[in-house]
Amino acid sequence: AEQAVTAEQVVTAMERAFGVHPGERRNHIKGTCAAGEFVGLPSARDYTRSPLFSSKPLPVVARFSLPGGNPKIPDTARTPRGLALQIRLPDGSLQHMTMLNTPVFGAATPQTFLNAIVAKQPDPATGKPDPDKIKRFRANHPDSLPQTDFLASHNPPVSWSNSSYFGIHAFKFINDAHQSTLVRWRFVPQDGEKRLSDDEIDRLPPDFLEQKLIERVRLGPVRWDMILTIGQPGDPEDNPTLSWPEDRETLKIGTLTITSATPQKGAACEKINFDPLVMTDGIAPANDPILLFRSSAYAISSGKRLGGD
Ligand code: HEM
Repeated sequence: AEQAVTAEQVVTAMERAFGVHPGERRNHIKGTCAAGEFVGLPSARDYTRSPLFSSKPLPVVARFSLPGGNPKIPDTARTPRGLALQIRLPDGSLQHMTMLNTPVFGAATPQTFLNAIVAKQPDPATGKPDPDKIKRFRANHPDSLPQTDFLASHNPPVSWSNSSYFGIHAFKFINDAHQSTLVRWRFVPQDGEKRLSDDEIDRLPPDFLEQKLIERVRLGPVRWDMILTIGQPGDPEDNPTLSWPEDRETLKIGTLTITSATPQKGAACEKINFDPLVMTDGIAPANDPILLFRSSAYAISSGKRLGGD
């Protein structure tokens, strides 16, 4: 029988694939810090008793990021984009939301995630990933295909402010009456969704996202609507590679406002471990092996980098 994959193994595979950059994240190494506030709406209260949804502005530390352990990954890369939020409640408790700009993830199990890192690792002979290895990986891991298909048909965003970000996993919202509802959430940009053209992907410089966000916040606050999707009995809760049917009820339950942005070095987001299992009362993880696995991998990566490794 196959041994269960450990978080240690996955972080080690990332270090082998990308090298070690002391003090830096093993994944999502390239990023930009930002700050602002979150206002949660009482419309969420039918589903959750979380103190997030009080209509009161709550301070947010955010980090926009590109995946992988290469600090020089170009901003045009045909990969997902990340947004991590740390929202602080008046009593000091925290809510994390650590999201991607794809509605689904590329692995239903830690084994697929590990095999993807190994398959996409640059070949020492050519400096590029081996297309045959990637082909074999895809054939052996059909759970990787929904995200691959999404990325093939959706170019990366023109800016951090022109992208949606998805919580991807199913979560449980628990209300005052102790009723539990399966939900998913996403943040939809009030600036509108805008993607790079193929031509822009070919000719833009490797670094433009950070500067563009700094310039955008100088013009005024950047906002996203937090949209909740209500699951129905039978909707998958244990598989972040699967979408739910399009006709599920949705409602707006909050607004994220970003008012400042800075390079990550020395800024507030740099040292945070955006562990996705940090959540307020009234929000709980569903039975998703990827979500549960993430917490231990983030602990290893952040433990190393905060210790100077
Ligand atoms: C098996 C699955 C996954 C593993 C092993 C994994 C691993 C990691 C690791 C090690 C980090 C760096 C942590 C740190 O040093 O602070 C990271 C960062 C990140 N991951 Fe994941 N991840 C997984 C799945 C996901 C999923 C499903 C999402 C989105 C729903 C996601 C979004 C992010 C984002 C946005 C960051 C950057 C956080 C920041 O700005 O600090 N990851 N991941």
